[in-house]
Amino acid sequence: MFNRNLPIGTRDEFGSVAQAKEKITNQIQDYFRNRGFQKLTTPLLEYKAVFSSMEQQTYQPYQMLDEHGETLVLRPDLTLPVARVMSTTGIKTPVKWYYSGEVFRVKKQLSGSYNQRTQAGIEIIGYRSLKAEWECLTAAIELCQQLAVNDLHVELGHARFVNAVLHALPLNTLQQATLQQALFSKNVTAYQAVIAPLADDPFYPFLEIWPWLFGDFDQVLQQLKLLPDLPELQSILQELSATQAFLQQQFSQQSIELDLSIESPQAYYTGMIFHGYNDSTAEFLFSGGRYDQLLSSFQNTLQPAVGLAFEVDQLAQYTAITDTTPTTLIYFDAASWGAAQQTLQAQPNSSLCLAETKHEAEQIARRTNSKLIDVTEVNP
Ligand SMILES: N[C@@H](Cc1c[nH]c[nH+]1)C(=O)O
Repeated sequence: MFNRNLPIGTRDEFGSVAQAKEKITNQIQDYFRNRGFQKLTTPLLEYKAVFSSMEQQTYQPYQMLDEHGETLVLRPDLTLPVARVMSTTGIKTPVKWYYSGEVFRVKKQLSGSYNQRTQAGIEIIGYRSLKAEWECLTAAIELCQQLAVNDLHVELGHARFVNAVLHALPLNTLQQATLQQALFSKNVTAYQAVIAPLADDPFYPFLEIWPWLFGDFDQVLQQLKLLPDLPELQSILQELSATQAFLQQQFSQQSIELDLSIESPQAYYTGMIFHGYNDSTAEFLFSGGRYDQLLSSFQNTLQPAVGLAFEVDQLAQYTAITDTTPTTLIYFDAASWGAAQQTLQAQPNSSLCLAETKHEAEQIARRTNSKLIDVTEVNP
């Protein structure tokens, strides 16, 4: 029998939700166009190989076969298709793209989140400087302000931090993996069991507090004084501190946090990572980071790149939409078409009633609680 249910994890959108999402997507895209970014559109379907640098532990892509038996996926990410575009076209860098679209991530059942989500984002390709991260963060904060997200927390992190510490410890690969797993899952018992034999290591005072190393930027930075002096760690901390100083100067009211104990949201990040959240949404409002190696996996040249994506579904919760459901219906006939058009322009929340007879129009007006204007009487 014909199945009228929606596939798991999908939904129909109409009314204020659909309007809020349209408004936000337009606002984000207008903002970036005005900042000199260029629009890029990529297809919903891609070859599966495009996404091979994404770890898919928490979700799977929707898959299908094309007519030659090649595996296609509904794109689970919008950054990797941009990398593919850069490698298959001769587009010169630096370049700044903006885009919006749907991404599809099949979540574990009962996770409560949707498998189809709308993102609007940017990719800045060809700039090595921290200024690229700063442009992303400036845009993210300014747009959240415009969208009236007033309790925004911006959290910074670094994709190389965890590995830099793990490699400095006298542990074999398996022990490193166990420690990382315990840290990311905040499994304190397992974590303490792995660090116990390291009590004499110079990293031990730091290891004791590592799982709790997140929160207010300055407080976390203070605790990082426990770290032994390693050039790789120092350069990571310098980047983060310079970014915090920049943000404080530009947005003195903005709360900035630091988290050096979380898993990178995307496996392809190689540098600073950042996201925004607030206390009332379970998911990030935006998320991004630097991914300098990604383009080299598609082509033979290394390209520095930074980007971020806004989660339009999450932001939609903040957007107040004035109801535009028509409250006035305009009844007309062939001779009064012009008058009907004029009334439509002049009356807010109005719509043409396409009923054949006046009687039918009156019935529709009653059913939809609308006022009926009859322009055949104005222009008989
Ligand atoms: N594609 C990333 C966000 C991003 C855009 N550019 C860089 N990162 C995500 O969905 O999490």
